Amino acid sequence: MTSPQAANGLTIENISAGYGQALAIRDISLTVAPGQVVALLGRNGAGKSTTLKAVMGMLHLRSGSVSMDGVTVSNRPVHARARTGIGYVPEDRRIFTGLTVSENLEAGRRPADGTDAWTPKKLFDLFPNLAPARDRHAAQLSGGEQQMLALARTLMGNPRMLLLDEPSEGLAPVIVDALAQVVKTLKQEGLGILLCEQNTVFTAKVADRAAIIESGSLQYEGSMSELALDDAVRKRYLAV
Ligand SMILES: Nc1ncnc2c1ncn2[C@@H]1O[C@H](COP(=O)(O)OP(=O)(O)OP(=O)(O)O)[C@@H](O)[C@H]1O
Repeated sequence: MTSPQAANGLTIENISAGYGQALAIRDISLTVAPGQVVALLGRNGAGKSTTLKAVMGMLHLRSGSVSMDGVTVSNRPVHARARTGIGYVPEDRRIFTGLTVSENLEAGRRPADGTDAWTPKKLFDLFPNLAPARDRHAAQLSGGEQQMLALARTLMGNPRMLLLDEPSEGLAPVIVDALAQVVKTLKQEGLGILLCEQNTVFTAKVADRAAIIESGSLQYEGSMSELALDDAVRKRYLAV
């Protein structure tokens, strides 16, 4: 399955990657435009996290290419991909638990290309729960606050494209709703987002398009409204 080349945003073309000798994803092609949220859906072990790691450069590509705003990044290390505007929030969040909320934000700071850079003040407006916790150690935060902090820290790098790996996992429904509001705000500000998820309620609220991966291969691509109407596809690949 191929997608048209997007001049702006993220273009993933026919990528394959894996662990040891084994391939975990094969021939994946996807595009994410600025201001668009694309949900990458699929069951446990389908290859969602592997796709994000391969895009970010944490796994070597066996074939295919990745480009951001028309610049090929597949031959660049992780930090250089971040410099092209790709931000990654891994499933395990990787916040610095021994640092305070404010220190975590500072650790994520990277200069913006334009003038509209994220600051801790702007982030505390977007994530109101983090403001009163700014001097607390990240280890003392709830799971939901830690997820918000992981996202806020990545935003301090002023990305134009976000890779989010199961951000709603393990969070209470009220926190998932708050997260959906944040994602909608980011989308309105023009960020593109590639969102790996198993939570179809959350993705239905925020995503424009859906791609479904199974056993390492893309099996479906369409708008969220098309997917909502396609009972057969949802039953077959998503068990909902
Ligand atoms: N570090 C690793 N070493 C070897 N195999 C791995 C490793 N990480 C993942 N895999 C395998 O690669 C395949 C894809 O896993 P991946 O984590 O990308 O799936 P996923 O769709 O993100 O699922 P989950 O929701 O469970 O994270 C699975 O078969 C998994 O067992």
